Amino acid sequence: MIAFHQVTKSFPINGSMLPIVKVKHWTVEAGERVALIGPSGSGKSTLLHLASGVLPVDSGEITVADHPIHRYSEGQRDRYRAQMIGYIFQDFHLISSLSARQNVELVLPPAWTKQQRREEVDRWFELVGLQDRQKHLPAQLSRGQQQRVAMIRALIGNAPLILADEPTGSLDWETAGEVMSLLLSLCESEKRTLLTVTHDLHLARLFPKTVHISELNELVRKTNEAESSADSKGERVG
Ligand SMILES: Nc1ncnc2c1ncn2[C@@H]1O[C@H](COP(=O)(O)OP(=O)(O)OP(=O)(O)O)[C@@H](O)[C@H]1O
Repeated sequence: MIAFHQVTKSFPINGSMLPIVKVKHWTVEAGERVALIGPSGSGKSTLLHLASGVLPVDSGEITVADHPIHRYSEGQRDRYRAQMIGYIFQDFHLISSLSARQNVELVLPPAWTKQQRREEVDRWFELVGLQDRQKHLPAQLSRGQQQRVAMIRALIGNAPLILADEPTGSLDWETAGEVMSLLLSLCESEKRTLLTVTHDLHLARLFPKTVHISELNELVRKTNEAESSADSKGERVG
């Protein structure tokens, strides 16, 4: 589903380019549900942005399904994202003046018939247990309920790849567990590939597969090796 090959990405920081991502080879198979864990600032969100085509690579190749997105123009990456990616954010990104149902209706494929739109929206609100909350504004919903609406929005258009960046990061631990379990079971039953960034090791354990970013990103590995060697000498790096 996702294949990274010799991918690098740097950002301009204090006037020079600082390398953030250097991934030799990484694949996620279709239908896998993977938690990506690792320290703050290690490039996890950047990896998601590269996979979603929000950011272009500096060098290397990223192929998602049949899309060689490293070769795509910005416009092609926008179309790829609309067709292939459902994105879930930590802070939901719902429009506050629209009801839960209207927030979902905004993203429905234009080709769907009126009946298909009605039936699919009803089905998804039922799947996440919010059938009686469709007319509520986001502010009238709990944070866990808001994230369920955001999950519908990511999943309803049949995007095969769901990318989630700390999707439970602003929820209390009990709600976080419920929401993450729901996301996992929906992706399994709807046959989507799921890649989730999380800081929370307890939540990562819910996933069939967990990847630490140091297994992927050479730059993180070098930093960790430097830190552990410094630690063994009783020093700290950086
Ligand atoms: N657009 C950008 N311009 C400059 N630097 C950036 C940009 N995006 C990310 N960075 C830097 O790249 C590094 C990795 O950021 P990233 O958000 O990918 O890390 P992360 O592992 O997701 O961190 P966290 O867990 O704290 O969200 C950080 O040092 C960050 O400041």
